Order: sequence, then C-alpha cells, then structure tokens
Amino acid sequence: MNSSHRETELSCVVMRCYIANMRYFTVFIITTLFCVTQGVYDPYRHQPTHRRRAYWNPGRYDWRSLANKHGRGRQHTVVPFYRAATTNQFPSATTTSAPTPACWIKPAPRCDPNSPYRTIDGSCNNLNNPTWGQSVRPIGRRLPPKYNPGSLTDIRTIGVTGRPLPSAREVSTSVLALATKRDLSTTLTGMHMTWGQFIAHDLTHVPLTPPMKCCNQPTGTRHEDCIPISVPPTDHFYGPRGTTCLELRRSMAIKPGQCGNTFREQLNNLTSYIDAGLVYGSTDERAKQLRSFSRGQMADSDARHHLPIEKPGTKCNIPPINHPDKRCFAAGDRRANEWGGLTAVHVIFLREHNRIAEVFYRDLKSSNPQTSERDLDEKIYQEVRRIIAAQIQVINYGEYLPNVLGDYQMRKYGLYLEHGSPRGEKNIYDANLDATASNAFGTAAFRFGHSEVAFGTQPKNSHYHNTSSFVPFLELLNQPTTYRQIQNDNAIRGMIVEPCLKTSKFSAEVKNHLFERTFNGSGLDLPAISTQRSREHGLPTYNSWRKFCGLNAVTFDYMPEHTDKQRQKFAQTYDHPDDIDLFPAAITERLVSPDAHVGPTFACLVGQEFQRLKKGDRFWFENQGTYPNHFTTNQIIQLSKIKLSKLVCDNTYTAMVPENVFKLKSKFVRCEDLPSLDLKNWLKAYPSYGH
Ligand code: HEM
Repeated sequence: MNSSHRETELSCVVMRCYIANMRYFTVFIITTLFCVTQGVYDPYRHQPTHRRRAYWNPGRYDWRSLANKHGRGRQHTVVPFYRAATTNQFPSATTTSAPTPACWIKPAPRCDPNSPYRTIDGSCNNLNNPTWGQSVRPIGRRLPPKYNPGSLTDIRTIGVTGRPLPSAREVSTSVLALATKRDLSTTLTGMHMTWGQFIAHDLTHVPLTPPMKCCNQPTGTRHEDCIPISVPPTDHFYGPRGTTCLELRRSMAIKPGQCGNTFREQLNNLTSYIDAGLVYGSTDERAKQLRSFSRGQMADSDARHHLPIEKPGTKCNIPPINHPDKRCFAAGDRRANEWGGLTAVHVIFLREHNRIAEVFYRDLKSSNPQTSERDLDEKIYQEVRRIIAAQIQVINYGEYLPNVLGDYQMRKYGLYLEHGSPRGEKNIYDANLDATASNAFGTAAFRFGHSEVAFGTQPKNSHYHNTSSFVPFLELLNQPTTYRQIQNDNAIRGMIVEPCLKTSKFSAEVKNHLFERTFNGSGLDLPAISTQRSREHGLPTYNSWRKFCGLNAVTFDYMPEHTDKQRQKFAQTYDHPDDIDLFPAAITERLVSPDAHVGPTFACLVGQEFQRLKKGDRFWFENQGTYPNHFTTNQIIQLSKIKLSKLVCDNTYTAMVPENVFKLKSKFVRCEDLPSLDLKNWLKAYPSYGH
C-alpha cells in the first residue's frame, strides 16, 4: 500500500468515526461507500474469519476453472487465511508491480457441531478454525517463505552470496546418484512405495498453472509462470541428446496481497486430513460425480468393479501407448491414473466401500422396510465413508509409518495406535493443533517416496507366477490401457511381493525418463523438479529446516548425516551451505535409525506432520466425545486390527497373501486366517435406524 493510499485510509477512518458519532447515518453510508471504492475498507474485518464472505464457485477446482476466475469474479471481501503470513510477523519486501487480481478463495463455512460426519471439503473439522485443513485453500507453512532476495513471489534463483544458484538439474546430477538393481530394498515391497503415493494423494495436491511451452522461448516473451529447468551442455544424459531445458511451470497460487496474504501462497486442492478424500473427492461436486446414489454404493465402471470413467476429453494414454481412447479413470483424486499400481490400490478401496455398503444395505433394508431408498443410500454412504477413512488411518499408522520412521520416531511423535500396538497410547484431540498440510511436507519431505520408485512392476497371477514380462514404468505412467492389460489383481499381487528401492538414490525412470514421450531425451527429472518446485514455493533451505528440527546447521566441513564424498559434492555444487536445497540434502542423509527409511530431517518433518494429522483431527477414528455418534470402543478395536492384506483378500481373487504386504519377508497366510471387520458391530449399533 503506498503512502497516499494509507492517507486515504486514515482520513476514511477519521471521517467515519466522526460522522458515526454524530449519528448522521446516511452520510456515514456515503462515506463508507467512498472508502470501499478506494479499496481501503473491509466491512467484515472486525468479524471472525469464518463469518467473512468471498466469491467462490463451489466444486470446480482444476486449473481451468480457477484460471477463469481471474478478472471475472464478482467483487468480494477479503478472506485472510494465512495466520503466519501477516506483515506483523514476517519482514516485508518489495512487491511486484502487476495489479493484484481479485481474491477468489472460498468463504469460511458455517459449521454444524452436531454433524456426525466429516464435510467433504474438510471444513469445520476444527470448530474454532473451520478453514483449517479445508480443500482449495493455501497450503500451510511452518517457516516463513524465502523467495528471491527482495521479492515476495519470485522463484529463488539467487543464493546468499548474491550469485546464481546451481540449476536444479545440475544439483540432481551432482548429488543424487542413479539407482541400480543393487539398490533394491531387501525389506520393503512395491506396495510400500505405492501406499506412500496413495496417502500423499489423500493429503496434498498443489495444482499447476495452465499448460504452456516454456523452453526455448525468445528472450522477453516467456510467460511469468514459466520456471523451466536449464540443463548444462555437459549433462551426461541430456547433453548428447540435445536437450538443454526441461519444461516446468509454476503452481497455482494466491499472489501477494490478493487475499490479505503477504507472500505468494500455493493452493492445496485437497483436504489435509486422512479422510479418504482420494476415494470420495474433496469438493461436493466431485463427490456427487463419484456416487451411484443407490444402496450407498460408489459408481464403478464394469462387472469387475473398476473405477468409473471420466468424461471424454481427459488426457490419459499419452504416447508411447497412443490409444484412441484417451479417457482416464475417475476417482476422488485426479492423479489416480498416474501409474497402474496406484490405480489398482484405488480399486481396492472402491470395492471395499461397495462390499461393506452391500452388507449394510441388505441388513438395513430388511430391518427398516419403511425407510426410503434415498435415506438408506445417504446413511450407508456416510457410514461406510467413515469406515474407509478409518481403515486408511489404521493401515497408515499401523503398518506403513513404522517402516518410514522406525520405532523410536513413532514413539517420539506418539503415532502408534492405542489398540494396534503394545506401544500405543490414547489419542487426545488437540483443538489448538492446526493440521493444515504444510508446504515443506508436500514439496519436499513426503516426496522422499520418489526415491523408492523402482524400475517398473512384475504382474503376478493368483499363484504368484509372472503373468507377463516385466512392465517398465514408462509404459505405466498415465496409461490406463496398460493397467487394463496387466489387470488389476495381477498388479496388486506383483506389488506385494516385489521390492521397491532403498531411499536416497533414484531410478533412471524418474530421474531421466519421467513421462517420456516420443523421443529419447524428452523425459523429465523428478528430483530436479522437486528442487525447482521448492525454490518456486519459496521453501527455506536445508539449514533452516535443520534448525527448525533442533538439528545442527551444516557447513561444507561439517555435514554429520552425509558421507565425506557426498559432503564434497555439495561443496562443489553450491557456493554457500545456506543455499543447499532441502530435498537433495535431506534425501541423501543417513537413515535416522536402521529400521527407518528416511534421515533425521525428513523424519522430523514427516513425524510432525503425521502427529498433527492424528491429534489435530477431530474425526480421528479413535476419538470419542469430540463428535456425535463416534465409533464405539468395540468398533475401534475391530478397526485397529485391519491390515491391507485383508483388504487385498476381500477385494481381489486371491487366496494367500503376505501377512504384512509392505514387508518383503512377511510370511504367507491364508486369507481366512486374517482378522476381518466384524460388521455385526456396526449393524448392532443401528438397530432402529430410520425410526
Ligand atoms: C510411480 C510413482 C510416482 C510418480 C510417477 C510420481 C510423480 C509425481 C509428480 C510428477 C509430481 C509433481 C511434481 C511437481 O510438479 O512438483 C509428484 C508430486 C508428489 N509426489 Fe509423487 N510420484 C510417485 C510416487 C510418489 C510416492 C511413492 C510418494 C510418497 C511416498 C509421492 C509423494 C508426492 C508428493 C507429496 C507430491 C506433491 C504433491 C502436491 O502437493 O502436489 N510420490 N509426484
């Protein structure tokens, strides 16, 4: 705000106070209108955040609809969303000269504290702060951003010495090694990797700005949202193939000042909570598209109960498998097609929903014949939805996270389930804990899983024999056709017996060939993208996060979590230790403990995040008394026993499974020997439903 603007505001305040005191109401209104036209009066600024209004077109959340909002939206009031990013707390810097577009993020909702169910968009989970964790809102920050020096918005390209930072690809090639078959894990399966991706897709999706060409644009014509990665001519892979630049564009964001925020803030399309949003959707519009509105069932696409198909016009089956049918599968999260193994896990939960819904329907229909089909459908859908969310929480905290963090960190952050482990403790809901997913988690820490992505997958039949030759990732990324060819159940069985990679190195599939199209050299580098993405999100560097986690800052002589060779590579690549990017440094740290799959910095960022997601979630499945009609103790005990292996059994044609599908050496068990959810515990709980 410039000084003449500030003076206008001051005179407005003085005028309005004076006139209000004189009780000249009409004149007061006129002066208020004058002030509004000057853009200095927010009539809602003395109201709590959740009472404020803003323009929002509910339901649509992809970049097209958001981009259309710019300049077209009705005028609205400012909705401050970012508690930390006020000018009082973070130092100011020069703003961009471009005019700031109108704020379009959705208004804070009115909450019904008596609702027994989560809202679809995650709002009202925290009754005092209803927007915490809500979808289509800015992603959270645990540290103030660090954009380019002097900017509130520009991608960081200059280091602390004033010299340019090394290109993200240069960082990738110099400090991140290529994995070989020797780097395959001896303990964890492909399902461990895929579950990480599945859970990531329940928590964050920062949409991108509209597609455009960014590489090789004449000087001065490049769009402001372009952030391509430059490739040095000496690059061992791209150099000989003539690739000098990797396409990349910025994330969708709220610009500085647009909604009362100081800095550029990226959006999260999803709810932050572990609420099965990737199955059901994170907006009401999407949720409706995915329901069948009959018997509480979700929509599916064929007799084998695959995911429903998106409308024509979606963009799957990219080359090299250039199938004429480009339509993707539809799920709560649009990345369900990212690769066939992930699609298969989506299918497990779709089938599980419909399996339980059918049991509920048969029972409730016979015991409540007078209840309308519509009421039954709604009740069953909601009840099963919360069971599925609980199952995902159980599998994540009971089976997956211990492999990521190790026992010590699990205990440190209180992540064990009360009935799921001897070390478990009672979950105590903390209404002061903001579970909004954080930028550092989504942009760097939880991307540790990218280094677990192996070279492809080996589909297996129900006797665990190979059904085809090995399928490389290149043929699986955004290719529903390949997924159909290898078949859902074969993909699942392949993942539960084949290894993923150990963390820290990266397969060539993600480091050189990601989404490769027609020619060699057109693929992308995922770890380089994560580094570039972190710089464009203004994520502070490695040392800031080390300090945030109570760990010592590093120098080029002292990097306690790295080998000497790695330390030397960082010293050769960067000008200053404070320039070292979070992702490449934290992913190459030695493991925090032998039973973990991440180093100390990521263990801290991942551990803290999952602690918030457990203790800061009012609808956490173990909570009793924080919302009406919570699970009974019996139901909680039943849910706590669920394993992903049982869901594989119940939703594929498989008779034997490894007991723990995340562990390579887990013993094989017969499906009927695994604990199952005794639905009588639920049916008993609603004997008089409908009366
Ligand atoms: C086949 C496997 C995978 C592929 C092809 C893949 C690909 C991608 C791509 C292309 C992005 C967007 C990068 C950007 O533009 O910034 C991304 C983001 C991300 N990935 Fe993966 N990924 C895979 C597996 C995983 C795994 C195993 C995890 C975690 C354990 C994971 C966690 C994430 C997270 C947290 C994000 C950020 C999401 C957001 O906030 O928008 N991914 N991944």
